[in-house]
Amino acid sequence: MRSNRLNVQFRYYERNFVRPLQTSYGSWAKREGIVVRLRDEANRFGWGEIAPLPWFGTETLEQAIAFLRSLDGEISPAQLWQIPDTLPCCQFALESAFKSLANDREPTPFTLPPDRLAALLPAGERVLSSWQNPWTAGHRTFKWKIGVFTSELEWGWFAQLLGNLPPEGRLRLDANGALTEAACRGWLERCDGAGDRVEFLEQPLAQVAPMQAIAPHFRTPIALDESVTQFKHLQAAVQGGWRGLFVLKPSIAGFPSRLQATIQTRGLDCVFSSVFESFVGQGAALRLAEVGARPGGARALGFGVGSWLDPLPPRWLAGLWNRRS
Ligand SMILES: O=C(O)CCC(=O)c1ccccc1C(=O)O
Ligand SMILES: [Mg+2]
Repeated sequence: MRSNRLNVQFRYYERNFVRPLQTSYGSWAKREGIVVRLRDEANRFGWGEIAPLPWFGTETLEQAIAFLRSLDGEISPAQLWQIPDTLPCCQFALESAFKSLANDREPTPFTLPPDRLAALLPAGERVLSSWQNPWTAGHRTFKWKIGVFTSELEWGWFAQLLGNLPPEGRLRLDANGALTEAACRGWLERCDGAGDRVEFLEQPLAQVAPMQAIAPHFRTPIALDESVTQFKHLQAAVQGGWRGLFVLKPSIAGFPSRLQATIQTRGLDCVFSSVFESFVGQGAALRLAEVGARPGGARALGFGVGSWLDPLPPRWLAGLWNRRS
């Protein structure tokens, strides 16, 4: 190996959803991703994960694989920092792997205390019978996908849900950009009417400008998600004076160091969130959440998605390396 070069290996994986995730984009049945392993000249290893979300504007799995193949088994640190913004998941995976060389320890599965995690609930009426198990497990923040059925139907279920959920339970509503402006106002009126039970309404509309116009008229904050997935869009929203929340999904947000710098210099009010990555990517995402947490109380983490995917077998990571790919 030439000086300062890192050996790069990668493995494809796939994982089925226990039940497909329904959002306003449609139905999602299988998470596919890639685990990357770097080895430096001191024979230390570092791991990272590429978990693309092309419908959020990231590279596709195929584009990530094409990039990794183009490296031909080696990358230098200088080359790593030159990964283009069109490959945000590759930026995230390779910087995480590079930083984790210092630990030289294979990532292992971990669990977080339920009271720190927002539990993801299914869309539609099923929400009414789906919050009880996570509640019993200790979750107090719940995220419900809306904009999947008509507003009238969803408003009915929302009222029932508020009636059933004990008062300490708080809700996040995620429309994935699917609402009309009228429906967005309708939701915000109902959220405001629910006192402090709705933490925020997430990405109700596709565009930032109308959300920015509507937000000041309501007490319930709006959180941007799709609108700030790409780093340049996050910068644009911050510079445009967005005063609400930011849902950040580190796995698809590019270089973690760059994201961290923006969070800290701008003092952003962030909610860190999953893209159904494995514990490899999740560990790196949570390291960012730790340093990105604002003094005086971080919001619940949007990583309460564990029960949505088939469990990983024991020694899953080692097993990936035992097979050829
Ligand atoms: O943010 C969370 O709490 C759970 C994660 C989540 O909802 C999500 C997961 C994958 C892709 C998109 C989204 C989303 O927030 O829209
Ligand atoms: Mg969202």
